[in-house]
Amino acid sequence: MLPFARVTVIGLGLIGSSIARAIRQHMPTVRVTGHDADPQVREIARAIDLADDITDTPGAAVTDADFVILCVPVGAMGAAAADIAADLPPEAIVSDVGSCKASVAAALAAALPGVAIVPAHPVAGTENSGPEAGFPSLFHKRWCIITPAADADATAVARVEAFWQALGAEVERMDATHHDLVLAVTSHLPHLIAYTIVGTASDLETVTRGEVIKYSAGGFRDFTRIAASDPTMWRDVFLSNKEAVLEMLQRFSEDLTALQRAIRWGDGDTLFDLFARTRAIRRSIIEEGQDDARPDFGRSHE
Ligand SMILES: NC(=O)c1ccc[n+]([C@@H]2O[C@H](COP(=O)([O-])OP(=O)(O)OC[C@H]3O[C@@H](n4cnc5c(N)ncnc54)[C@H](O)[C@@H]3O)[C@@H](O)[C@H]2O)c1
Ligand SMILES: O=C(O)C(=O)C[C@]1(C(=O)O)C=C[C@@H](O)C=C1
Repeated sequence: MLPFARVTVIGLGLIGSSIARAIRQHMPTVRVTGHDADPQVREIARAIDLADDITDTPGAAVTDADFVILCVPVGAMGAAAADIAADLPPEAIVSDVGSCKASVAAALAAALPGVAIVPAHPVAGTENSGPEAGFPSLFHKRWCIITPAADADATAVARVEAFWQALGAEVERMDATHHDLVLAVTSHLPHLIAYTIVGTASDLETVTRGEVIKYSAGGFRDFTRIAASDPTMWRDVFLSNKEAVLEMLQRFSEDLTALQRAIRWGDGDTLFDLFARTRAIRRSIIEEGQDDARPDFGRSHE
C-alpha cells in the first residue's frame, strides 16, 4: 500500500523537482501538486510537466494534500510553513528536506502548532539548483535521515519512512542535534573548505583566473565543483547550524595546525600515517557502495 495518495512539494528546485520526478517513477498513481514562490520557477515547472498541478499560491497547493514536503532553503522553512498553515488539512503530515534539522524543527513547530511534523534529510544532492537540475534517481541507495521529535506520532513517522524507501532511499532515524553535529563534519565543513580554497586561489595574485582554469584538471577541480553549490542554500546552512559548524571548525583547525607543524619539522611519518588512513577510508566508502549517484558520475539518471 502507498504511504500517501496526494503529495504536495513546496519549493521546486533541485530537491523538490527530484522528489516530484521520483514519485512519478516509483508511485505513478500518487497525485503530485507543486508550488514555488518564484513565478519563473513555476513557469518552468509547468513547461516540463513536473507535477499534476502547479499552483500560484502555497495555500491552494495544500488544500487536499495528505503529505506536504517543504523543499526550500533552511532559512525560508519557517515562512514557507506559515504560508500553508491556514489551508493545511488537519490530518496532513508535514515534512522538510533541510540540510540542518534542529533549527528547522523549531521553525516548523512554531509555525504549525498541532500538526504532525516528521523532518527528513535526504543525504543526496549536487552543486546544481533549480527545477531543471533534478533527476528521479537522486535518492537511490542514498541515506535519508529522519529526525522525529521523541513524542512524534509513530504512524506518521512510519509513513514518512515508507515514502522515502519507496523513492529508493535507505532510511535512518536520528536525534536532530546529533544529525546536525554529524553533518557539520561530513557535509557542511567540506563545503566551507571548498569555498575557502577556491576563494583563496582566485585571490592570489600569481594564480590568475586563466591559470585556475588551465591547471584545474586535478584535485582543485573537485573543490570547484563543491564551491559552485548554491549560495543561498549554503549561507542558510552555516547560519542555521552555527554551533555545530563552529565546534567542528575548531577541531579541524587544530588538526590542520598539527599538519602544518609536521611539514615545518619534516615529520614525514605523521604525514604518511594520516594519508594512509584517509586513503583506506575512501576505499572503504567505495567498497560499501556509497559512491556517487549523480548523472555526471556516469550513472543513468532516468
Ligand atoms: N542541494 C543539495 O545538495 C541538497 C541536498 C539535500 C538537502 N538539501 C536541502 O533542500 C532544500 C532545497 O535545496 P535545493 O538544492 O533544492 O535548492 P534550490 O535552490 O534548487 O530550490 C529551492 C527552491 O525554493 C524556492 N523557495 C524559496 N523560498 C520559498 C518559499 N518561501 N516558498 C516557496 N518556495 C520557495 C526557490 O524559489 C527555489 O526554487 C534546502 O533546505 C537544502 O538545505 C539540499
Ligand atoms: O554531492 C554534492 O554536491 C553535495 O553537496 C550533496 C550534499 C553533501 O554534502 O553530501 C550536500 C548537502 C546536503 O544536505 C546533502 C548532500
